[in-house]
Amino acid sequence: MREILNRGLEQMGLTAPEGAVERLEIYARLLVEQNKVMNLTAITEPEAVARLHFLDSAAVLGYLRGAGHAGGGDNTLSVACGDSSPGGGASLRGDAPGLRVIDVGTGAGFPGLVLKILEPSLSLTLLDSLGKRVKWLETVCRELGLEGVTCLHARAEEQALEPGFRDSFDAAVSRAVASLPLLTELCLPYVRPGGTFLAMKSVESGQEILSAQGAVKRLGGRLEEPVDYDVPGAGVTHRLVRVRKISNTPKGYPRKWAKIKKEPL
Ligand SMILES: C[S@@+](CC[C@H](N)C(=O)[O-])C[C@H]1O[C@@H](n2cnc3c(N)ncnc32)[C@H](O)[C@@H]1O
Repeated sequence: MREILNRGLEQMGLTAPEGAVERLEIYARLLVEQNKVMNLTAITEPEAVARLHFLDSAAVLGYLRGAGHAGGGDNTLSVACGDSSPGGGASLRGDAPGLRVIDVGTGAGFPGLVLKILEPSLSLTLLDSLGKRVKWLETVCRELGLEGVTCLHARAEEQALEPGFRDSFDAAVSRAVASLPLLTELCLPYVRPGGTFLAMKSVESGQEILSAQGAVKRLGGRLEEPVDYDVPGAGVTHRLVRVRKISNTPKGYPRKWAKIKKEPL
């Protein structure tokens, strides 16, 4: 696994901080062990975990950069790190206060926990509606000695109504939770104006992206050019849908889950 991760991260232009690859190995062991008693993942073979969970999640890292603090200047990650390409061989920004990121419907911690391991400066919230998964994530964070992670048992559409969560995060990320129109209503309300919502999707998401245009606009966002990326060694290409938050999400959103599902924006 170590070799696959080191080579894969290098191919993606990412540099893992000291101890990160070892932490990912421990995370993989805990995942496979716990999966025997709790449904966490269908992917358990070590090489597949390394590629389809860890490297796939890592692909998001380079695109968090554009989510730097509002106000620009010295605090803006995109300025600090130079170009807007993924990876770039640098950590986000060694000496800056971390970006505040929420992973909505994190499940067993993807992509959020991988991002935190690779970029320890992040201030991360892992949110999921399934309590026992959240409890397990707390154990994993403890075992990995990670600081600055909040594991939150909540429904995304309810938690986003809370002060301190609404229009507050530099970035919201999510993988495999809902179709994009619905997912936009679950995630975009968390993001502050100037921040970004990154949805991990398949390359067959063209129609889904078109269908989400109304939701993006209504909730205060603007679609940016999606990015397709290869997952090293997996023979698959995935897509990162990027939404920039332009203005605060209007009152009344997100709606209740039944309404979101019945009447997508
Ligand atoms: C298929 S899993 C994906 C987990 C992880 N993101 C991944 O890619 O492996 C979907 C997760 O989203 C959570 N979820 C679904 N709807 C949610 C909601 N409204 N609020 C919070 N979590 C939700 C589920 O409990 C589940 O853990």
